Amino acid sequence: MERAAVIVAIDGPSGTGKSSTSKAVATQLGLRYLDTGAQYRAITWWMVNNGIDMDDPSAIAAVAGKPEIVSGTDPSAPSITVDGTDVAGPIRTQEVTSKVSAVSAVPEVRTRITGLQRSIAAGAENGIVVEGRDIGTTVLPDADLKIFLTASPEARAARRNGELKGADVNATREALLKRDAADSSRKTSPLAKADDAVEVDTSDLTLQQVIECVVTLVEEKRAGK
Ligand SMILES: Nc1ncnc2c1ncn2[C@@H]1O[C@H](COP(=O)(O)OP(=O)(O)OP(=O)(O)O)[C@@H](O)[C@H]1O
Ligand SMILES: Nc1ccn([C@@H]2O[C@H](COP(=O)(O)O)[C@@H](O)[C@H]2O)c(=O)n1
Repeated sequence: MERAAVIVAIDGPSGTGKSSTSKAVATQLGLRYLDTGAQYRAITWWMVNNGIDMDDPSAIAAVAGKPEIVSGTDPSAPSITVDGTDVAGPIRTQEVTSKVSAVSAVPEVRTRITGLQRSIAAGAENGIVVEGRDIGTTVLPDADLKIFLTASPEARAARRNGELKGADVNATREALLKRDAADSSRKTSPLAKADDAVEVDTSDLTLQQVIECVVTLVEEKRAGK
């Protein structure tokens, strides 16, 4: 028997495990996967490359419709291109990370990227796991299941430092908190938990435990529990 498509929204602050969890859950359940942070990073990368003034929201808004951003949704090989260029590596630089909150706060940017996200989700025949900051509240308010991942700043900084060899854990913690504060305080669709989202504190859970928890929640939802 064919299963109905399921839409899963996973939101939360930086370093709570959204990407790792979403990819694994999508792979395990045969769903597509969309990293919406990568899309905001991609448009930021384009703005940096084209010399747009990041302190001028009207300059950002004026060119928000220009770059063509394409996201590949295979959870075992997610991809992202801008005007045909593979930017999976360049969007993870410190420069892009430090500027992405300013770009993603511009309403014209959000309208453009939200439109892309909705059309990708609508085209996912078997369903999709979409992760970001405003998926449950704004992008896909009718998602079948909404999860909001949290973790202490200390746990998140330690995890990120595991990736950034030799980085100072306090500096990493401060940078995470600064980005969360910017993302939570912007006017247009800030980082927020949807009222009907299930909150999962991952501070003391292994990644495997978080994955199992989310897979169980999806299976329960599919079984109509
Ligand atoms: N429960 C966990 N326990 C230990 N490490 C974890 C856990 N969840 C994720 N990690 C690790 O933490 C790091 C950050 O995870 P991930 O990139 O999935 O977070 P994120 O919420 O998507 O972050 P961002 O929003 O900044 O993209 C990765 O190295 C990942 O392997
Ligand atoms: N739904 C989303 C997703 C992301 N953002 C912005 O992008 C930044 C990068 O996200 P990562 O998940 O790759 O760390 C994030 O800090 C937000 O500024 C967003 O606004 N909405």
